[in-house]
Amino acid sequence: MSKETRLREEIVTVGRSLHMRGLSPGSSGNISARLDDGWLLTPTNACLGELDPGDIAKLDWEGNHLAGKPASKEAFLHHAVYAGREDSGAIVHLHCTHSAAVSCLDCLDPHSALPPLTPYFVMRVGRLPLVPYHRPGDPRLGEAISGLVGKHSAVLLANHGPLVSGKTLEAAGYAIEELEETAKLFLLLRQQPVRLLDEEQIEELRQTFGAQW
Ligand SMILES: O=C(CO)COP(=O)(O)O
Ligand SMILES: [Zn+2]
Repeated sequence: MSKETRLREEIVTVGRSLHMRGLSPGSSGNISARLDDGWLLTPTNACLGELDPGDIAKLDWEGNHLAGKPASKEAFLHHAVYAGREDSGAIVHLHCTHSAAVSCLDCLDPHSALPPLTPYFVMRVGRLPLVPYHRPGDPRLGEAISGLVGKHSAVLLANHGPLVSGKTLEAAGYAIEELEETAKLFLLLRQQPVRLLDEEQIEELRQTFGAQW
């Protein structure tokens, strides 16, 4: 099986799994994966739970559409991440409830929207910058994140949702789920005094797991 065929099927499988578990409501969210001769991106206005492998758009690095249905309106956003992170093999963007809720809060640190609550958040997601609000599909969103993606594998789009890259689609999927769970914990704990991981504990995660914090 070719790499492209395998990745088309993997995007369908991951999309269905995310949708079935309530992480991609309606036709929100999009998934992409890097190929040797371009990249794959889910079609615009598609439900991630009902993708067809042959419908997934194939694009080149100049933005030309090579195959499949018309690509997601967030193509430039995914493109900015691939351009800024050579090691990224796949990207997942969702409107998952708790992360989207956090993205609407007025009190966030724009350099670190969620605190270091758990080791897996620090290891899989790392420090999470908040990207100022732009409407979905606004090309300025690509410009807004291009300065961040070199240092961060995940960003939170204000009043919108998270965008996470990984070396593989599996890694990007695990990371965005970890982010969503951390957002849920953050909201659950908002009225409680919280003990965060301290600098020594974070340093141990850097040394042991290469955590980007
Ligand atoms: O999440 C989305 C917009 O931010 C969905 O848009 P698309 O349907 O064009 O992928
Ligand atoms: Zn979106």
